[in-house]
Amino acid sequence: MWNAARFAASSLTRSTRRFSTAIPGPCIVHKRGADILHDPWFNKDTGFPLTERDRLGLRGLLPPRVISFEQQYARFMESYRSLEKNTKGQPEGVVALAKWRILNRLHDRNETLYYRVLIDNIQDFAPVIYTPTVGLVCQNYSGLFRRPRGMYFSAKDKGEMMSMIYNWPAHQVDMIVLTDGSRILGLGDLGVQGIGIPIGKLDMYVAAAGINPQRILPVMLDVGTNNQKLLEDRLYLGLRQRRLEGEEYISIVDEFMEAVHTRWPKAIVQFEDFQMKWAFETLQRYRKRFCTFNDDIQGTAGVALAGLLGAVRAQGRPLADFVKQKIVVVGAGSAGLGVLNMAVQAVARMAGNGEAAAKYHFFLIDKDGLVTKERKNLDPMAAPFAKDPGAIDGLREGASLVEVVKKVKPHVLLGLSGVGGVFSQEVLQAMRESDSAKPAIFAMSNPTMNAECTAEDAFKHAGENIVFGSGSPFDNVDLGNGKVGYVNQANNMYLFPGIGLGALLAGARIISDGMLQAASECLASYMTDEDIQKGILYPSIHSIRHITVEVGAAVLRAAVAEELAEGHCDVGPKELMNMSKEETLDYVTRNMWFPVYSPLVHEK
Ligand SMILES: NC(=O)C1=CN([C@@H]2O[C@H](COP(=O)(O)OP(=O)(O)OC[C@H]3O[C@@H](n4cnc5c(N)ncnc54)[C@H](O)[C@@H]3O)[C@@H](O)[C@H]2O)C=CC1
Ligand SMILES: CC(=O)C(=O)O
Ligand SMILES: [Mg+2]
Repeated sequence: MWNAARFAASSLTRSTRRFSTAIPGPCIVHKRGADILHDPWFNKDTGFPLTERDRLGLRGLLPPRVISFEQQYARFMESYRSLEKNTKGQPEGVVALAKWRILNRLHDRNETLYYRVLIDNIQDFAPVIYTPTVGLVCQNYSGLFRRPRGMYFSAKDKGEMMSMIYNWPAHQVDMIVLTDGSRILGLGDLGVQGIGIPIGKLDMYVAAAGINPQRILPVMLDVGTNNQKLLEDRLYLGLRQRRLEGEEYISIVDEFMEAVHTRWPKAIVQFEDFQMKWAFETLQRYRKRFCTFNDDIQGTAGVALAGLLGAVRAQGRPLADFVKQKIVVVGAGSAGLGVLNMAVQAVARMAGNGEAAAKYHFFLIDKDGLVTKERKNLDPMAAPFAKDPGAIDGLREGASLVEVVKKVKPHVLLGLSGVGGVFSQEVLQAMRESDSAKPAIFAMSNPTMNAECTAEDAFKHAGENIVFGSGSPFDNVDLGNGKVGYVNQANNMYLFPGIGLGALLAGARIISDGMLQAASECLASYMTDEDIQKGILYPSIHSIRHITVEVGAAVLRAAVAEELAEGHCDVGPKELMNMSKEETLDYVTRNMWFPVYSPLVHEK
């Protein structure tokens, strides 16, 4: 459980770290002069002290006055706030992109300042650099493109990747987020434009997990696109060909994985926003060979399971009652099936019975309605959750969502369909008849317009006693008379940074189910009963760095327990094994990067 006193004393608290006067260790640079000013990793803009300007050949390349980090920070925030003021009343998309642009310009220029404002203002800025705005950015990527970020490996690079990987300027890479752009949030196939997602996810890695931004790498595998509009767009920046399939496709991913792990054997690869068939296929193919995980399948599952357990607690029932919860999952894709698989494992663990029995209370719905054994071309991944038709309340193959909700009266309705508004008024009203005194509704699809329902509609139609979560942020709902309908952001951002951080600091060989379970359990036990009673299932995004330390430590300890930890830098597996829980938390905290200007030392 989160220990506020310990964290207050740690070196990461805002009060101690914010504009601390302690002198940070030096940073070696291999360039001088204007090259440094044009490198966002090292650039300090007007913040270079005069002695450093002399040492690095910067004298005369900057206006004479030295501006402190605090002043630069305040000036940026002032510009941001005046942009907010000046764009009031303009269309939402215009404002969102204007905010993204101002942050992106800073990102391109000065990463230290960028990550500091991001960390300190995460609640305001996460919706800009992550969901929902990142979706809009991907949709408009060709027009917004100014400077490259990350690496692009295309179908035309076959046979070249092993040498291409050495074009990346950093000597060490710890964390890679990889996409092929085939299912970007709920927006479908966006081809090369999907690069915005790895960039946004890695920004969260830096902000939440303190991964050093010089050691992250966003990657786009461009194997073509089946998005006709993009293929016809003359400004489209990706390959203008249809997606590779079958052997041709997998050979590209294989080559990339070999290349990456040849140069950086310990790099962790997070697969993100792959269409379902390749999401599952690549996970099975690589998870025993490399340190890798699929965020949409596994990260989402862990966050959802923590939310489902929270929903049981919110009803004032013991956790063991999870096995009796009736859960309707809408969306039988990588995310929905990932959630069901993890929930079944949890039920089987709790009830001590086989997985088959555990599935009894779970209902799966896809675009063709209730999935039963009568389904033609039943997807093998969905097959374990297919119901016997008619066995439950006479529900037939393909029964509609509203029919299922009316008949089943579920405790939980969880959407991962990518379809905005699919939790219609009728569906939400049917949730009033739920067998739970505090039914839970999770509209987890992203971005906002793809959410299965809005927070306001959920409280309005399903009743004020519900517990609500959404993938993209919504404001809390004013229920009148001083009552608040709390909105939880049920998003994998609460886990993927800690999974990556824990695996990295353990030097884990692979990312096991046990490590993922530890992450989910850590999140599930983070909230106090008092918060849970109010319907608050996840920590505020303000505390994302705190929860990530806890999750990272839990993942690390699970890796150690399973003998998967090979150590990190000069900390060997034996030392990791001998660390107490507190020492592990301290080790994780100490290894998180925090943005401060370090003295730059030039070395040829
Ligand atoms: N909140 C979070 O942390 C996460 C949210 N997501 C969101 O989940 C959504 C789905 O992602 P994936 O599973 O990867 O996509 P997917 O494309 O693999 O699966 C979508 C599923 O929804 C079903 N579906 C489509 N229309 C439907 C309808 N009208 N009614 C019921 N089901 C319908 C499809 O048949 C398919 O089974 C996306 O919007 C994504 O943004 C995904 C991962 C994490
Ligand atoms: C959050 C996320 O990973 C998704 O919507 O795909
Ligand atoms: Mg995703």
